[in-house]
Amino acid sequence: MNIHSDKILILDFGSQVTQLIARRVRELGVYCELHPYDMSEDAIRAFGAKGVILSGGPESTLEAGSPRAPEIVWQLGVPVLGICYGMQTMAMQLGGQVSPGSVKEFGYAEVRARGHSKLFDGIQDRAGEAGEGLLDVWMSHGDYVSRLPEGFSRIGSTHDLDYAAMADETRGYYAVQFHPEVTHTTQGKELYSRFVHAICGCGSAWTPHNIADDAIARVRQQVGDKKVLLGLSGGVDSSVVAALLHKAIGDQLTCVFVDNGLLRLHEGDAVMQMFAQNMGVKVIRADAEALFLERLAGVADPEAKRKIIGKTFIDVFEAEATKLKDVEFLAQGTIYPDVIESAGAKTGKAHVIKSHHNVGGLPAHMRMQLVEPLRELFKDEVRALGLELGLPREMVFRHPFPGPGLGVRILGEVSKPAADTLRRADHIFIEELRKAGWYDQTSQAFAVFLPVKSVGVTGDGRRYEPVIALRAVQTIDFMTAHWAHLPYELLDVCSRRIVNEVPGVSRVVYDISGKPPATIEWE
Ligand SMILES: Nc1ncnc2c1ncn2[C@@H]1O[C@H](COP(=O)(O)OP(=O)(O)OP(=O)(O)O)[C@@H](O)[C@H]1O
Ligand SMILES: O=c1[nH]c(=O)c2[nH+]cn([C@@H]3O[C@H](COP(=O)(O)O)[C@@H](O)[C@H]3O)c2[nH]1
Ligand SMILES: NC(=O)CC[C@H](N)C(=O)O
Ligand SMILES: [Mg+2]
Repeated sequence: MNIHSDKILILDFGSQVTQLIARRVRELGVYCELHPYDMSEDAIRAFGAKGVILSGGPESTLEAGSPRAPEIVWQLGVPVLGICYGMQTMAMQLGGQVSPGSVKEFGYAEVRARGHSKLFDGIQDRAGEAGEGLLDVWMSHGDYVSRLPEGFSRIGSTHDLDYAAMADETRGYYAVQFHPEVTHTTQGKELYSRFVHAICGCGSAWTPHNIADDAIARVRQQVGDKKVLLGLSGGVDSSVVAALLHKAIGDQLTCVFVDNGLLRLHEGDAVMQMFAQNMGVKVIRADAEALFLERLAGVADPEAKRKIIGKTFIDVFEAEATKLKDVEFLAQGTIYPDVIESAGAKTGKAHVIKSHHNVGGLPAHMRMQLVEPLRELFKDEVRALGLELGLPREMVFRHPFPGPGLGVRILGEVSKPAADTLRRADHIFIEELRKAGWYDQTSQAFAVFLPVKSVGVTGDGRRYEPVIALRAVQTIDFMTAHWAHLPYELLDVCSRRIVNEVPGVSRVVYDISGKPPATIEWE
């Protein structure tokens, strides 16, 4: 089975929600890739899409020099779906007209299906007076299509908009002014299904089972009988890579787990038990606590700490790699958002808020070839693959844990006593979250060690000791986040347990900052 034979190309005009288009299409069992709208004609031809989707975007087609779909898109002979800006540029390029709206339209709208179209066939939220389909959708636009191109007819309208959707069924061109990729458009997924399955004729081969089979086959082909090294953190991505490679190449895989002294309580033992003992994976535990703490001693600046930790990871990793003979491949847990974001980062002028360390960045001078079996997958697909490969649920659905670990959760200077205190407080917080059923309702939760002392009183004695902050956030993509509205009772239990059970903590506070303006980690 070739899971890549039926695939959709998404050309990105810069909408905030373009990634969601890809997620929806993948959820329907169809492989797709996201590329910038100015992808070269040769690359578009070579891609071999069964259909093309043009995303929304922030610009106006009425501005000189605004983006257009490459002409080749209209010559491929495959269906095309335009979303918002994608609809507007489709109209412009094929001979219709776009006009500036007098008001911008954001949020809910009701679309009335007009005539019959393959796109809306069989989908509606309810029926209108004449039995026509009505759809609840989400809009976000200023411009609108004011004249249809030759060959098109209108297939949907709203109270304010004559052409909320248009189609040229003969050529297989469809377009909607609203955003079917957001969940507020309740029939959005069905609408994408109409496009990718009914109109483009794609099958549904992109499933966790087939993804696993395919990834295993590809790894075997790439690696042959050579040896592979993997940095295993116990986090979701590297754990799924470990399970996959173990299945694909068994003994040819060696993992290096670096205990940098900045891990969660019992993390090292848990990783060894899970992978080395239960699964029979070869794991080397590199005990580097002393080295990390020594290099971090006296350093308080967050960026300086991140750089030291990143560099030390590389040193430890390289030392382990040279001990193993003839390793030719280095495996990494690079996932699809990393690929998309680093492509964006190359062209963008974004500020560096913090240098996200990635042991991933290390191999340039190690002369090893990369094995990146998760490169095409979104996080939810990585998790589904992990379950498919037999990893336990609690491992697959754990909160992410940053490479620098407690190093960026102990504010200022890092020390072993601070790390020990923080580990214990963090453990209590996570344990209580799980007990209360809140772990799965938060995306990331942890404790932070604040090196400010405050006065407390216990058993009639005075305490003058550091503060622990608790942080729990809810987010989809970790780019923005809300603080979690944890129940007071839960916070109360955590606070009391931490002050009572962890020596050296005078009080506990809860972080109620969103991202932005704060970031998720404190450093
Ligand atoms: N303690 C560690 N020992 C060995 N490798 C590590 C360690 N910490 C991080 N790495 C490497 O750095 C990579 C990036 O870390 P990152 O935290 O982004 O991913 P992850 O730990 O696999 O997953 P998650 O995002 O769920 O934490 C990991 O995939 C792993 O290869
Ligand atoms: O592997 C990592 N190496 C890092 O250096 C790093 N810094 C932050 N994070 C994680 O990234 C997400 C967003 O965090 P921030 O809002 O703090 O930037 C959150 O999930 C953070 O835990 C890191 N992960
Ligand atoms: N969301 C969009 O794609 C918006 C398209 C265009 N920028 C407009 O305002 O009409
Ligand atoms: Mg991690």
